[in-house]
Amino acid sequence: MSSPRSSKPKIVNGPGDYILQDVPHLIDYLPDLPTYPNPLQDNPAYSVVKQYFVDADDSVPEKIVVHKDGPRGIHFRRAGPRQKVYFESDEVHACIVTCGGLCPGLNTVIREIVSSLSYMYGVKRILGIDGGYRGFYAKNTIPLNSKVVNDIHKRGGTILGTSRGGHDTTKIVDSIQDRGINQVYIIGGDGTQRGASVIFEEIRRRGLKVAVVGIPKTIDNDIPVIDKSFGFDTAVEEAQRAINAAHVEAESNENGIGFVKLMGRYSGFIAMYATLASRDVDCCLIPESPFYLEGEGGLLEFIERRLKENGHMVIVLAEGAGQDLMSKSMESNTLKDASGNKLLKDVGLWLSQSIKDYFKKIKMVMNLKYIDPTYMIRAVPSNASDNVYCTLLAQSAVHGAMAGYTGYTSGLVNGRQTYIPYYRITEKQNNVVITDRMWARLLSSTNQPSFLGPKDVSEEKQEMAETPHLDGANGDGAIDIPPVTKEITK
Ligand SMILES: Nc1ncnc2c1ncn2[C@@H]1O[C@H](COP(=O)(O)OP(=O)(O)OP(=O)(O)O)[C@@H](O)[C@H]1O
Ligand SMILES: O=P(O)(O)OC[C@H]1O[C@](O)(CO)[C@@H](O)[C@@H]1O
Ligand SMILES: [Mg+2]
Repeated sequence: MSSPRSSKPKIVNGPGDYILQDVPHLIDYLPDLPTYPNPLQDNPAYSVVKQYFVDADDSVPEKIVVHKDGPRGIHFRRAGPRQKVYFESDEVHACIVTCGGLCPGLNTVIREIVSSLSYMYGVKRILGIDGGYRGFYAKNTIPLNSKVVNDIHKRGGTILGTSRGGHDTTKIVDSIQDRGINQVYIIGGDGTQRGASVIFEEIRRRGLKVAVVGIPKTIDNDIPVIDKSFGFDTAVEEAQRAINAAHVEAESNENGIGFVKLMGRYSGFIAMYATLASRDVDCCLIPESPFYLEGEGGLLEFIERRLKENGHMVIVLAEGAGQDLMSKSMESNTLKDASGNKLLKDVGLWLSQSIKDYFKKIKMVMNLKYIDPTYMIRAVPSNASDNVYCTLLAQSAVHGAMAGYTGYTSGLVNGRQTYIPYYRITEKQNNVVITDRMWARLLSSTNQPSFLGPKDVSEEKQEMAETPHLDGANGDGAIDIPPVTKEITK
């Protein structure tokens, strides 16, 4: 039976101001679905594990630091296997799609979804969708099994291919329906998760028994709620190689500047963590922290001072930093990629030139080496810790779909696997909060100026609270659907 309504947030309230931001379930719109015992109960690996099945009332708090008398606050449903499942193994026809930019670990997630479905739940029919969302309707599918995916985690990229743009909801859901697919695993960033949310709504509207599951992927770490995205650690590690090279070059030349540009459109997490990890960086510039070039307290004066003190320096710049400065001196850019994301101009080249011009003007010798490793840090295979992370994410995603949950993103919150409703993932972007402790730690580690006056700080605090930065085709992210609430008394 199809439901005419779009889904509303499912909120459960409990004692002590407990709030569960729950995820949808197939029985919300297909109440008569049969259940089956979880086949894991007969699996020798799991039957010995005490309390292997997750209790239906288990949840994970969003904020781990709480005040003694404060409210219990928002929680998410704990991920993991359930006693009962809503799919028989033979009935499952799953598909996996990867969308957006590359990220280390994509192949590991694909591999582990296939392995979890096959080894834990005995699923035999799994399809890869070729080349992102448009692959649902414009390309042939790729059959997947444990053999096909056996060693793909050792390779960077995605064996399924990826793309931007091409999200046609009707064609995608028609393709899912026509092929008889009933579990859809969608791996991608903020734009992809918005696309997944729309697919879920259309599937629900048509009343289909199809679980739609998102797995968050973003090298920029710009997805909110989750602790961090898979591949992020690998990218930070890979960035060290560029920073090391920049440091060697800088040290070996008279007044050497090693200048590294890293990814990060609106979120400077890679630059921030790569700087904190390296210890060789003198200045880190990110989109969230405004800076200026000329005059007292400006970047150029700081560079001159540091060179006079140390004879060399390393600068790390996130690609989205200083875009406002650059656009003042250049024609403004309105170009967008196929997904509607603004295409940025190369701030690294522009800033390098500005630094060179300044030192020419003050007649001081300086040697600047510009290193742009952008794609190199995301095209590598994931490291050991990301591989473990990808495995847990994939297993959690599969357990949730088998248990009938749908319309959720599988994610790590405070070190625990959870199911997060789409609206929380897509409502805003995760940014470095420059009024937070982590940025202060960075400033004290590099000993760079903040380039901010008290007025900028208070404006920044205000802006962080009010305006999330959003990307993508329909990125308004606002939620105006009133929540469905129910009370629990326990
Ligand atoms: N608001 C939206 N509604 C439906 N589909 C969307 C929306 N935003 C983006 N998409 C689709 O999601 C896919 C990926 O989006 P995008 O290129 O923005 O990458 P992403 O998932 O944000 O990953 P990243 O930015 O980390 O590389 C594209 O196919 C795009 O068409
Ligand atoms: O050139 P592409 O593939 O569009 O990707 C570039 C963008 O992708 C990201 O890595 C996000 O995935 C951004 O940091 C970067 O601007
Ligand atoms: Mg994105």
